[in-house]
Amino acid sequence: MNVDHTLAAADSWRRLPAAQQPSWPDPDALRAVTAELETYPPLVFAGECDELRDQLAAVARGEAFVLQGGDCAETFDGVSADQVRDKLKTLLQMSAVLTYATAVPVVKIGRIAGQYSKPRSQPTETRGGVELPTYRGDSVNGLAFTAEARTPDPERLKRMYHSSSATLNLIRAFATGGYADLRQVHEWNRDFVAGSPIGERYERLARGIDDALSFLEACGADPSQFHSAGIYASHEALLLDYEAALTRTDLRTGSAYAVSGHLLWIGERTRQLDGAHVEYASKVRNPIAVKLGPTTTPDDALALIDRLDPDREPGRLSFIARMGKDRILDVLPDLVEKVTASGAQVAWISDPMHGNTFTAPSGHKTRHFDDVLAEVRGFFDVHHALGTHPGGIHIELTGDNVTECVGGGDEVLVDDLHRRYETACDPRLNRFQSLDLAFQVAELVRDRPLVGGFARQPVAA
Ligand SMILES: O=C[C@H](O)[C@H](O)COP(=O)(O)O
Ligand SMILES: C=C(OP(=O)(O)O)C(=O)O
Repeated sequence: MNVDHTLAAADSWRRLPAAQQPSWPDPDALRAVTAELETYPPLVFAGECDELRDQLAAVARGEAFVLQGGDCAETFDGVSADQVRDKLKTLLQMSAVLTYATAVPVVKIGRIAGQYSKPRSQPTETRGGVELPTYRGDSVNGLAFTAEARTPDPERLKRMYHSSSATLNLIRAFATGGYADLRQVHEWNRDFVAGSPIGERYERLARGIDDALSFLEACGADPSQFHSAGIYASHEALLLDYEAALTRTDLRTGSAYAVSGHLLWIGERTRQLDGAHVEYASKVRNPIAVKLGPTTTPDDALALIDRLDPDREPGRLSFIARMGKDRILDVLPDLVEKVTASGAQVAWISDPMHGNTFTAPSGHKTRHFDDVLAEVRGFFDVHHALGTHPGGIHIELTGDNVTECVGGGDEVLVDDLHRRYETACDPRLNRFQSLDLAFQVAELVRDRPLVGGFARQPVAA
């Protein structure tokens, strides 16, 4: 089927209902901002998006694994070299462990350089009898609970662009400037294993990576091959006025691409088949992901494939399952089975964060590390039972030692939550919990080798 991927066609979403859009108080001000954004240079290039689509095609075929992670909500204040570096460091460390364990390439995708907009359950928030618009991300309004901060301001869309641009600049520099060197990354993991209360458990895996690196060097492998890393940027394509202003024609092909990020995803709250988000995503050539919550039916999934991947092009569409640890075993098997039977080759990714949130007695919104792990385990179990590929994990994380999620090897207790609860929206795994998760996923893979990976001897003692 031929989809019209021209820039003119990419505007068709405007005729449809768009969920979760801010009530901008001044439509003229919004139009002035989007007109200005239309003149800005692209943040990413179409060729890079194609490259990611090819890598995701390998995931869909069972030959690669995705690690997608980053903040729930990036903030403008969080655009600093230290914060971006520490997030990348965490992703790179997790990726080294996962590459070794899965024995397939790990496609590294940040929730980064554009993750500034949040869908919310409620349009307003009430505190002490005062009702104000809910915080919808730094791209829309401020977190402070004042009428001024909470009023949507389209000027923020320009700050979103510039913050994304500065972040991408740092990512490109860190990824290619030696910071991502595999030896270096492995040294950090060694420090983690040595300094972690449960490090012993991972000692054997770390030694295995040491041996593999020494073996490669002894064989004369070119060390420069391991000196840099490809890192892609992704975010939820929520604010369609922003996305539309950053949609451009690729001169090579004449097709429209979102140039705000390499991969865009559609959230659980905006994946309506007759809604504007699916329509917009159907018209751009970027790789697209859709979050699938516990109410998703196989018919929903098949209809999304028809809308977003009518040509059944591996790498074009990824499904990010976020069912919750109690629902994953009930809901996911039927979806995977029917999608597989349809002949579509999507990449399946597990988001074990969004279905496992609860409010602690202190009032903090949190998640338990064990619940996160339980959902990932369920995801692997389902794919193992069906002989399909568990294609990756999607994690809300930060490189800082925050106390937002409870549990983990270096246990964060409910009573610790107040110490460093810094997220602007949902709770993130801290650096330690993120690395712990990567090692635990490595152990899951040991027990359930990937279809396309090499059989490997046990990685944990
Ligand atoms: O990150 C996801 C959503 O934006 C978030 O879970 C919404 O949270 P809320 O239910 O507090 O609005
Ligand atoms: C809002 C998000 O997720 P979901 O759509 O799955 O709720 C998110 O990932 O930020």
